[in-house]
Amino acid sequence: MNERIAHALDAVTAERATTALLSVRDLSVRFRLRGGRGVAAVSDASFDLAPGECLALVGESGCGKSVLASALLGLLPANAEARGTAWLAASAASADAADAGHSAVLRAGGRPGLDLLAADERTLARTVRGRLVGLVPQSPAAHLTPVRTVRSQLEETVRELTGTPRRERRAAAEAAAERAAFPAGHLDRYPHELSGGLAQRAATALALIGDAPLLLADEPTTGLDRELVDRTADELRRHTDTGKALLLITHDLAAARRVADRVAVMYAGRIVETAPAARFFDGSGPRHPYARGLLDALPEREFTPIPGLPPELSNLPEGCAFAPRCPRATAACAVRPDIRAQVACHHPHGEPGDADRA
Ligand SMILES: Nc1ncnc2c1ncn2[C@@H]1O[C@H](COP(=O)(O)OP(=O)(O)OP(=O)(O)O)[C@@H](O)[C@H]1O
Repeated sequence: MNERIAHALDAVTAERATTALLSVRDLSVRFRLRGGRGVAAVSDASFDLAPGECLALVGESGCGKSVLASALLGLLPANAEARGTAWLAASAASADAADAGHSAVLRAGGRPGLDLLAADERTLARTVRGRLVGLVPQSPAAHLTPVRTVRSQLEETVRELTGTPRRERRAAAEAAAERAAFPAGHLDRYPHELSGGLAQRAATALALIGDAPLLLADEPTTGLDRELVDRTADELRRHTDTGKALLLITHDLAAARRVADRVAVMYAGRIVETAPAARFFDGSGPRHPYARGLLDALPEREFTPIPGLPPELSNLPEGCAFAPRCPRATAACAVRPDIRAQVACHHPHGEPGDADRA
């Protein structure tokens, strides 16, 4: 890629940051383990998310996707340390939060909002979770209250987040269930009476109630058959079409293709490429060799798995973490590549003269 194109892409990134609802910069999460060891679950992740936009965060199991989402909601366990900033813009940060004078509500260069990583627990619990940031959790069974029916949990959430009067709550809860394709006939069941797919849909219904400007959906299609995957994906897309932002964390590249405007690919705790979904899935394709490998591994494509395994996050190499599995690796890859023009690779696809350019 020539310098002019690289600069133009960097300018697009800067422009995106000024209009973003969420701007994450250099987010890193380390877990402290016994014996002084550590796990670098997320390293220097940066991305922006605009109102009405869906960013799909994809990557193999264990690469740090859920930890990143937990960091944004202040839900990390006690042995975690998070660094960086995650700025939620004022259009999302409600006037209530600002009026309450919470310590986390700041102004940066005249832009009101709050840094989710610096927010105190009170702000997160009262202002952020459910209201400003909705979460479709990865483990819905653990998220649902075991001793209450789905209906009762939906009605309670409707009351708490929307202030709907008592007589209208039943209808509002049923409408929420319908939006997430949760069957009305199962509303009076307890969580342990639900299949994994139904629990997933109940959790999605709960997450949509607050109509939060930002939704984090962590594997929202796990356990669903293809038809329901498509239905859930379409509901999430409708959510963004009303101006909401969606961070979709998924293994399911078909669901990502259906919903996402942009794709961020994570490998060993780092975002290694961010690309428009149209180019990533249907155009010239990803530029990072790992991202190419993910697509080539799909049964409907080449069905060729990426050889080898990801590195241990407790023992990351100095250089490019993908190099040991990469067909393009050279001696240069002993030095970790910076993100440049939205890809962190010394030998990305699509360079001038690249024989593999699609
Ligand atoms: N409390 C913890 N203590 C130590 N390590 C942890 C802890 N929680 C998560 N990790 C580690 O952080 C890494 C990233 O986990 P994460 O759940 O974010 O992966 P993921 O990409 O979401 O994968 P999956 O889709 O399988 O959940 C993993 O190596 C995991 O073992």
